[in-house]
Amino acid sequence: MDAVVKKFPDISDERRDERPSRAEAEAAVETLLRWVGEDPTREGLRETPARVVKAYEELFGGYRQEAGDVLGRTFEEISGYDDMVLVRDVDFHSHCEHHMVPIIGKAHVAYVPDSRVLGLSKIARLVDIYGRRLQTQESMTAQIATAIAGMLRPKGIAVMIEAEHMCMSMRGIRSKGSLTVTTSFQGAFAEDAELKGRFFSLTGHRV
Ligand SMILES: Nc1nc2c(ncn2[C@@H]2O[C@H](COP(=O)(O)OP(=O)(O)OP(=O)(O)O)[C@@H](O)[C@H]2O)c(=O)[nH]1
Ligand SMILES: [Zn+2]
Repeated sequence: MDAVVKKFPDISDERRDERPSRAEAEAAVETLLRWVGEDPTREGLRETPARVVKAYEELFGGYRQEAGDVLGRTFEEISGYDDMVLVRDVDFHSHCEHHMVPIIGKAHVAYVPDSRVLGLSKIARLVDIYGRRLQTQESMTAQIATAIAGMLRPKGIAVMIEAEHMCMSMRGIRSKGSLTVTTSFQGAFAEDAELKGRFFSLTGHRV
């Protein structure tokens, strides 16, 4: 597998060949500026297409990373610890795939180790990778759970995302402040109601 293929794991070969140039991306931003009624030649906007493309590189940088890039190392020395490991309140920003408008929220990620654990920061890195792609909240929740399952084979995984979708607050229904909650429970968390209940209470929710 060559380096380019690895950097864009979710894009088919055909689509990757069609990836537009930076100049084409900047021209597309200029078109949008004209479409909203702006004059892209005025001083304040002259550099905007280049800035937007640069910002998109950062905001959508998750397409150039894979879960394996960050979850690579696991640790086995846990002195027999066998309860849940929970990293909660991981702030993230993403963009909805329907409107390309921000999703802002928190992820709570827990697992019960079998023999190995992850470095704690790697969970936040995983949330960041999937956040920096176009998403639905459901897909992002499932992708985090699947990546941890594949890397760690733990006894159980719980992922909860609570997020505000700006496409619901800034436009459309304009329902400001509503939170969408999605969950994925696997293994011990799906089978053991007491464990699931502790996940809810540790993340500040009533069962
Ligand atoms: N299930 C799901 N829906 C989402 C997510 N993000 C945005 N949406 C919804 O995607 C839907 C797209 O609906 P459409 O009717 O095709 O688009 P629209 O006319 O812009 O819809 P409105 O937002 O109702 O104005 C909307 O109901 C959004 O609220 C998400 O992460 N998951
Ligand atoms: Zn949307």
